[in-house]
Amino acid sequence: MWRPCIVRRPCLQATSFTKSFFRHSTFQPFCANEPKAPEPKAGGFPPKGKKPKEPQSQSQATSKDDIPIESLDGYLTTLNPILPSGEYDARTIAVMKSRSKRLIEAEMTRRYRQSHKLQKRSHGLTEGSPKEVLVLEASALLVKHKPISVVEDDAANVKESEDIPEEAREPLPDHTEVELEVEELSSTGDGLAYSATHDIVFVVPFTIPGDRVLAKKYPQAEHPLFYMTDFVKLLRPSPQREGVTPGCKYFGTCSGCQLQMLSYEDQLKHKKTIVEKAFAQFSNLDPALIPPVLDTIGSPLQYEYRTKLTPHYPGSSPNKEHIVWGEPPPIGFCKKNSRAVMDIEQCPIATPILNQGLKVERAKVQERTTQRRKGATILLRESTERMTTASKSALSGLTIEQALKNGNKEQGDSAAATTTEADNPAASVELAHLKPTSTELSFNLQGDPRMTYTYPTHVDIKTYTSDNRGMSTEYVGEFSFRSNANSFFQNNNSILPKFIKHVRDNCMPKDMDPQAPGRLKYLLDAYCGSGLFGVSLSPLFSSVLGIDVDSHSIQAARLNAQSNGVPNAGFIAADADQLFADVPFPPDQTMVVIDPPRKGASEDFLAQLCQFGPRRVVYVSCNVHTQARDIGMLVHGFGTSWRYEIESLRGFDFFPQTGHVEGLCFLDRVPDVPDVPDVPGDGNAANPATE
Ligand SMILES: C[S@@+](CC[C@H](N)C(=O)[O-])C[C@H]1O[C@@H](n2cnc3c(N)ncnc32)[C@H](O)[C@@H]1O
Repeated sequence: MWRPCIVRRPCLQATSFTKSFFRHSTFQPFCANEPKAPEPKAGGFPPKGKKPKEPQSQSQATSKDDIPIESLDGYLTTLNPILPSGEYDARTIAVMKSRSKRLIEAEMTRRYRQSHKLQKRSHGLTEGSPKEVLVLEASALLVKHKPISVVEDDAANVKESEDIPEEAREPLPDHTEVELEVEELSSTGDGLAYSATHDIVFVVPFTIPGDRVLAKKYPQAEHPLFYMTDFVKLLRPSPQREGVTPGCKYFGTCSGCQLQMLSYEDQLKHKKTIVEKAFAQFSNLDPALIPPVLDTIGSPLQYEYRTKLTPHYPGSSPNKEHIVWGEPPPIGFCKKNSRAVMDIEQCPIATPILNQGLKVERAKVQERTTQRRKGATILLRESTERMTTASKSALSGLTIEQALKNGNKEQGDSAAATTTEADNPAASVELAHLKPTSTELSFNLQGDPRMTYTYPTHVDIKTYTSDNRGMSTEYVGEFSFRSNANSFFQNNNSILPKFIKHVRDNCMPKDMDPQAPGRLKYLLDAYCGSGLFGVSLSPLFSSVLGIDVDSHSIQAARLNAQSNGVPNAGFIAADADQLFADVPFPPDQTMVVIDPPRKGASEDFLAQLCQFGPRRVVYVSCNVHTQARDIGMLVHGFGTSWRYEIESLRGFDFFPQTGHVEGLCFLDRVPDVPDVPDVPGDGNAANPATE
């Protein structure tokens, strides 16, 4: 039985340091969806830097959160993280962890480093950047065409290619136009063409294999393996373009999308190769340890799917290129290969309400043209209010507008024929994918747009917010999620029900009876954001503990657990590196979901994970290159107790028309015994534990 060591330690002395930290910082370590958590006001959470309330004196304290720092020691010893059922209570664990001396000190260190712009040591790991990807893929193409293809491994290939003496090649002057035959589509979404004349690879945006194109060398620091280019003209289209019309008039100039010239089926195939190449090149694993990558699962919506847009406009400095003083600025996205902003009136991958919002926000900026000095980014985030019909008969005789009016919660009309989705969590997972029977655009008196989508069983009202501190709501299956408009939430709502269902259906190890007493009971949700995984997977687990460094997201996660009726989920605002310390969940019964930002997880986090040894790991990532790097480390292990085997690997297309793909990988724990071969491996040195 686990004994909570933080309780017994003479810890958390209320030094003047910790007292002052709590009083003067926005750090919100206190946890769990405790009943008292207040619903944020319309304006959202308090702005960063705003001083939190002074702690109350002990006599005034009314809940766990109000316990003054001076009496935490005593308070912690009163907590019991074990429920009467014998299972662990994540909310109490979250309170205890949040108040542990270790976590508070770690958070103070993190903030110190952040304020002094100190980065954690990178350990020389790959960052999975587009440049690194291009180096590997360009060198593979060079190797295909050059005698050095006899060299034995990719790493050596890169080295050898980089060693080509500069004099061996006449540098091509910038802006020179060249005719090229595109051979490969890189994982960055750019075409790659090898030129024997120049003995180098050209990276040509907006092209695919089979295209013959005219491209212009882009000015850049000389690179030994490739030249970046601007696309000039299609001289002969690839057969793959046949029957495909790009959905956006800006495609070919805007930097946002790369693949609109490909059929959707071809986009999905290409994304499968991105995952394959990422694991082949970035995982440092013997190919025998990487299972065949499964087919990419597509997005129900291939346009009009993005629920967040961040167009920007430049400042009005008279010297700025493309800017005429006093004229409305271009508002949109950067041109490919350029920092110049191009004016974009409509973005076809964004949802219709965001495009309506774009019109409104553009007009606002244009009105202020003469006062404009600085450039800025505009936030556009969709928000949905869902009304479900309590029953068809209850609706009879009412128009949808009347039903909606009746169902308006703000008016507190309890005789409503409709209710919000939060009142009716059993609503169908597939609701969101039914086709609306009608769609209506309307505007309020201030000119703010709203779109009403009527379905047979419910009505979705979509609005947008451009307020960084505003809140937005999204529905994913039977759950609703509120989050700060500027905090992270997945951008493609149309694929989320399918994605979450897939994760849910594959959570349990294949050989495990989901009803057996030793089944997985506990979920650790690392990089949990506003609780997407923690909340929507909670029906499968007895207890869920989430961690995220963004305290606004954690506050939202607690409220989301509460509003979705999830009683046993606790959330901690801290660096993910603090997740495993003092967690009492039995590793044999624990699953960890990892969903880090593009840069991936820290090596420290991964080492701790292997030390802790949860039975199963699900790794989700929007950067399959850092995902491959991290999973490579989990498979190799850290020489501690456990390492991992990849059970399955595939992409989900969260980002249609672009070169990005979301990677999803399930891993199972195996004992860590030495001898997992590094690349290059002899293929025979498989780990005995896996046989
Ligand atoms: C890709 S998002 C995933 C969020 C969530 N799982 C979801 O799907 O909505 C990555 C999250 O990692 C958080 N994050 C970034 N660095 C972190 C760190 N060092 N420790 C903990 N969380 C971190 C961000 O705040 C963000 O919410």
